[in-house]
Amino acid sequence: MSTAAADKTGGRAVTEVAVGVVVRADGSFLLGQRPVGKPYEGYWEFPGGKLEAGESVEAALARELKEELDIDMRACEPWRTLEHDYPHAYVRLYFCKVTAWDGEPRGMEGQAVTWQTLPVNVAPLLPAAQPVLEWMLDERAA
Ligand SMILES: Nc1nc2c([nH]c(=O)n2[C@@H]2O[C@H](COP(=O)(O)OP(=O)(O)OP(=O)(O)O)[C@@H](O)[C@H]2O)c(=O)[nH]1
Repeated sequence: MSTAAADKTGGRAVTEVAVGVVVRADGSFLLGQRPVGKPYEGYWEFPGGKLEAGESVEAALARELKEELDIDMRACEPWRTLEHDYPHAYVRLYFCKVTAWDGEPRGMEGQAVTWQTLPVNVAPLLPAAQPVLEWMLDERAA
């Protein structure tokens, strides 16, 4: 690891996370509420989770969407990457747009899920989910 990388992460391993921006044809997108017992419980986030050893972003996302929402991902397009320094972890988030899937999303871990449009009417969002809303606004304006 380079010195710069070590400085940025405070010497911690980088936690890699695959995150899905699940978008319907009408532009609405899915948010889920973090279950009790996880860091930032009750905060709203885009569905996803940590990569397992040797797993690709796409495979991790498909697995997480099945586990969390009981949907089968059919189309996924890498979008943006963001790093965030939380007290509990230094995370690198790989955001992907998910535009096709089979099944109707439901909270398989007891979490609430909601289809949203901009501006969202739920709060609070995870700190590193907030920029996604700005990216979507930018795209809409372009
Ligand atoms: N899924 C998701 N995680 C996010 C977002 N933004 C963000 O900072 N994260 C961070 O990414 C990490 C994802 O971890 P997680 O706890 O959801 O993953 P997981 O389901 O694999 O966890 P577990 O198996 O340990 O329970 C957390 O540190 C979380 O705070 C987001 O929009 N969606």
